[in-house]
Amino acid sequence: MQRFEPMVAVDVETKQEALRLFDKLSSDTDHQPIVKIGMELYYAFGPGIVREAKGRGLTVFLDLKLYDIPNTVERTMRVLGALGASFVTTHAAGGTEMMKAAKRGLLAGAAAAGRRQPKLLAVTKLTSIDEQILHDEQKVAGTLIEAVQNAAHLTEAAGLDGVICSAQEVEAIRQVTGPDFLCVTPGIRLNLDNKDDQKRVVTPAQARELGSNAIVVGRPITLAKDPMKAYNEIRQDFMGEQD
Ligand SMILES: O=C(O)c1cc(=O)[nH]c(=O)n1[C@@H]1O[C@H](COP(=O)(O)O)[C@@H](O)[C@H]1O
Repeated sequence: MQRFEPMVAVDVETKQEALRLFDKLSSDTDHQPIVKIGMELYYAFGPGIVREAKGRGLTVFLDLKLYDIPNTVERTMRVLGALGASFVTTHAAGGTEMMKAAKRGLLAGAAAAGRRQPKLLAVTKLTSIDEQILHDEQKVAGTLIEAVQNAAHLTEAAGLDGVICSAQEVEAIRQVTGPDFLCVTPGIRLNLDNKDDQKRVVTPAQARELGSNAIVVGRPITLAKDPMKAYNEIRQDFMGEQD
């Protein structure tokens, strides 16, 4: 099974903070750290922030979670495909037609810019959602696991590379998807008592045991007194015997 380096969600306010983290992570020359650039950084600093990360040799996960009508998503993905990110996101809730359009746009944009084909991942159910929200607010009848499983099945059928889910659902997803389908899992905490706004959380070691291909970790690293120490501890816990 393919296991990626931990994906560090660089959810910070200033460019200076982002660049400081990029510098620290890119100093780890033994591994290939992955930085996740999300809406906060991208909306503030635009494509230049992707170039800053790539210029330091970092692998970029561009997490903008596109969710709109197929035509809009396809055209926007074409723009994003040119940026050279290795992973890009959309929402499975947009439906298979939208996901197929997303993939078409992304691959066309990457090809036109002479970039390698990025992997496209779809969010199943945000890890800040639990069964109560699913039933009481979203009026979804089945279990959360069933909703995530269905989203993963549709994502694979649309030709995407994988999903974003909680590691808690990976085993169920593996029952309905092929062996190469990726499960990328945020909601990671070393201390499960400190969930912040997350609902479905596991430790890095649990994510490994449950079969995650990659973990996404933000605040446990960005808010740590020593972010590199936290990164290395989480990395060791997730990569386990692979190191
Ligand atoms: O797409 C994502 O990366 C994502 C999906 C999801 O369901 N839950 C989720 O937390 N994320 C992202 O993962 C990161 C988690 O951050 P922390 O909770 O600080 O570790 C954030 O950047 C979220 O945007």
